[in-house]
Amino acid sequence: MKIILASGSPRRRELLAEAGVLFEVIVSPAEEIHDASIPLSELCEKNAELKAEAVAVSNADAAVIGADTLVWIDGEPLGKPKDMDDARAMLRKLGGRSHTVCTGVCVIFPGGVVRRFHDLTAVHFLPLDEARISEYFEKANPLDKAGAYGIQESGELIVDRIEGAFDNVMGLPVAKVVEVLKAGF
Ligand SMILES: Cc1cn([C@H]2C[C@H](O)[C@@H](COP(=O)(O)OP(=O)(O)OP(=O)(O)O)O2)c(=O)[nH]c1=O
Repeated sequence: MKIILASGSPRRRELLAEAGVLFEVIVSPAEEIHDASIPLSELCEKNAELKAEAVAVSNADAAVIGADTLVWIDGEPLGKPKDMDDARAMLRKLGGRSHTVCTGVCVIFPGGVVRRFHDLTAVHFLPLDEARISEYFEKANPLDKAGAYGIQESGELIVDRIEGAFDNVMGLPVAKVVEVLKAGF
């Protein structure tokens, strides 16, 4: 079965390739929704489905994978920062506290069967002063990442501990993705 990852995220590509899956990449043109009135897990799964659908429509012979990662704090989703000021504001908000990272995944199989799921990870941040935030931004690029951080890029500067899966924070809960692909439809 042909597999397409409908994502421009280099982290997702890396995680899926490391799991031994052979796939093509087609970046999805879908627009994400960031609506705080929709429950977090529903929102992530819905965005994942929009991304997968936009690619599946012209690739009916493939299993198409879409994913969406959101950082959730104070009852609101944080997507990617608009600019460095926004990135700094996000890390000020996350510092010294805990938040939830949700990655929603949608696989659309040939024939149109849709499988959706999500995984949640609790991330506990260290207290962050302005100097620490600046130090972090020297080591990692926050602009293409939800919540303005990458746990895989010098994460030890900002993260105290996590409860749940590391790869889910990076953008793809790979074990479950592989399980769903193997089950097929
Ligand atoms: C929280 C966190 C997010 N991220 C990344 C994963 C995702 O690439 C990004 C969240 O944005 P997404 O909108 O989920 O994904 P994307 O726009 O990068 O790619 P696409 O929509 O084409 O699939 O943030 C990390 O790399 N590390 C982290 O610790």
